[in-house]
Amino acid sequence: MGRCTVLGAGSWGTALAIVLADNGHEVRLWGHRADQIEEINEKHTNDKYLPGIQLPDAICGYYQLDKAIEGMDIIILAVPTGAIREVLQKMVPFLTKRVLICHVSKGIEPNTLKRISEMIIEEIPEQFLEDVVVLSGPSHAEEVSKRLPTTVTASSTNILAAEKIQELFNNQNYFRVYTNPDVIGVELGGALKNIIALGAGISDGLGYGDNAKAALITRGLAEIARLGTKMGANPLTFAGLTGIGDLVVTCTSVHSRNWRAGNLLGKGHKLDEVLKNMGMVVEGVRTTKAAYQLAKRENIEMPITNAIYNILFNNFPPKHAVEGLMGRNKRQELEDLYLISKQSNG
Ligand SMILES: NC(=O)C1=CN([C@@H]2O[C@H](COP(=O)(O)OP(=O)(O)OC[C@H]3O[C@@H](n4cnc5c(N)ncnc54)[C@H](OP(=O)(O)O)[C@@H]3O)[C@@H](O)[C@H]2O)C=CC1
Ligand SMILES: O=C(CO)COP(=O)(O)O
Repeated sequence: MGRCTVLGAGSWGTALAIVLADNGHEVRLWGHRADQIEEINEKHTNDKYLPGIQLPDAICGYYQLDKAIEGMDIIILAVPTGAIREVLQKMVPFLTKRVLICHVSKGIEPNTLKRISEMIIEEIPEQFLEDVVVLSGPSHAEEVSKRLPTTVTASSTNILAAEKIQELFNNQNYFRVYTNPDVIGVELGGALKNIIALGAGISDGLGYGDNAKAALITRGLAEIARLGTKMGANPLTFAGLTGIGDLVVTCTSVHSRNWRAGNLLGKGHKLDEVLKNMGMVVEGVRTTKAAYQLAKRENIEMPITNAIYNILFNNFPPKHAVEGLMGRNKRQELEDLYLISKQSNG
């Protein structure tokens, strides 16, 4: 039995705590709002984030961070990307031994352009960090909390650490965990798909059809793989669960907050208003900024990301952005694949 603390009592942290409790582990769930933790401990619900779901009694809610991590071996970091550094910095003074940190968030930090595993390595002193693992894949919290079949991938530069997290979370009834040693590819696939999901939502909001969505998913994957490969990812990772798998689920599911936000933007709502009403994190907005900066730094063409950036931050009407994409210079479809195979062959 593992002893683990989930930091972040939102939709995903709570859904993962359910998996861990179902697997018989000791699970502490930390949240920064006392009223929510009281609800988790007394009613065994988390109604704002997972309405209608009864939590296993074994999940213990904690409001104080020091108590939540005291004596624990594994920490699951499940706060939005924008809160990662703050939570890590708050946690450091309370660490007394080495911990394995598994993060489950999907984003890239604007300006520093760091992936989450890089932020963890920067913030946690070496003597307290056993290893870093990322758990990612096509996995809406709403479905996992109902114990519907789901597959994800655990990735670490240390395969033994990835296997430890695989063992911790794998549940033969509904939660199947693979491993993959390509941390860069797994983290980038999970983060960048949110930009394309915003685009898919915008497309649906504009009243475009399935052809447009298929185009966004396919050409979106091409630009994700182009950037990812340049940054050192294994191109094959983008054909897996954390690439095309997560892209499909996020672009086509009504559960996706990124798709829903995009849908409202496509219908003419303003970004501020959309984010205010969502009540949950829409990671794709910050990640669009980061990816736009990364594409410039790496000198990689990312036309869909550019179009979404212009809609979000330069007030481009969505229809004009689509016209811009359709009117680009004519191309050979498989140019990316040639480039990727050239790069991977050195
Ligand atoms: N939901 C999903 O299906 C999945 C989500 N993810 C990823 O997981 C990460 C978390 O997302 P998710 O749980 O969905 O987000 P939610 O918006 O559902 O919940 C976010 C949680 O983090 C808390 N939080 C925000 N800022 C802080 C802070 N500074 N300190 C402490 N707690 C904070 C929020 O608290 P408060 O209630 O006070 O706002 C809330 O409990 C994201 O990166 C997302 O992409 C990955 C796979 C699936
Ligand atoms: O990452 C997710 C599913 O795999 C959740 O996507 P959203 O953040 O768009 O809801």
